[in-house]
Amino acid sequence: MSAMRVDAKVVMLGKESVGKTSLVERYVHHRFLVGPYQNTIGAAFVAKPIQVAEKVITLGIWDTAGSERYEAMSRIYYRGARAAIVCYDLTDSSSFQRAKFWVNELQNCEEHCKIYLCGTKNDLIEADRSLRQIDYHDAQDFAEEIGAQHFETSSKTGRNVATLITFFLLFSILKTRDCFFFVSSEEAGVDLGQKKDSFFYSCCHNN
Ligand SMILES: Nc1nc2c(ncn2[C@@H]2O[C@H](COP(=O)(O)OP(=O)(O)OP(=O)(O)O)[C@@H](O)[C@H]2O)c(=O)[nH]1
Repeated sequence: MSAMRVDAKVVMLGKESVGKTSLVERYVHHRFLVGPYQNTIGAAFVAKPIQVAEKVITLGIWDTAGSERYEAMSRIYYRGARAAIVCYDLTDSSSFQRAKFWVNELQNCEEHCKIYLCGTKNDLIEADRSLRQIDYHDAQDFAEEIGAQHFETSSKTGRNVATLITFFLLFSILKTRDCFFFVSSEEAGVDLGQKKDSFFYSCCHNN
């Protein structure tokens, strides 16, 4: 059996239950699993091939376990990662502290790894604004301080998941405008419409 070629390693990090596995499920399989929460044990791997113009780029995504019990193991998975999606739950302030812990780790141990800060479960905030525990601007300020991109996503509705993760991830990996031509707005759950050019501009100036 031949080994699979992975063009870029991506690692998911964050406190347990912030929604890392759900983000991967939404992004890779376009679904949101309901039912009892099952924590990840160790880590899970999924390969995501993406057609970009003439090329196929394969992202190898490592979904790590958020429980502190697996902290040492998670370090193995971010080694050599091109990008890290550091997640926090918008309704859980302690998860933001944990995200800061992972950012610090990455900055000290994996300085070339591009960091994406992701506030999850945006649908809960949309339904009830009083649930928000991390102010958007505080998270944005932190992201700017560490030179990271920042998103608020919902794996339940799909909001921002495919478009932003794919655009930013691939743009930072490929550094090409080609990545704009493969994500349909339907898949993305959001229509960038007229915003595409300003979005591209912000990509250019943040990578
Ligand atoms: N409403 C809502 N719930 C979500 C969302 N994402 C995840 N959840 C729920 O949050 C719980 C934890 O989600 P997971 O994706 O398993 O979290 P995880 O970060 O992978 O957890 P660990 O494996 O323990 O590290 C599950 O009950 C999910 O259904 C979201 O976008 N919206």
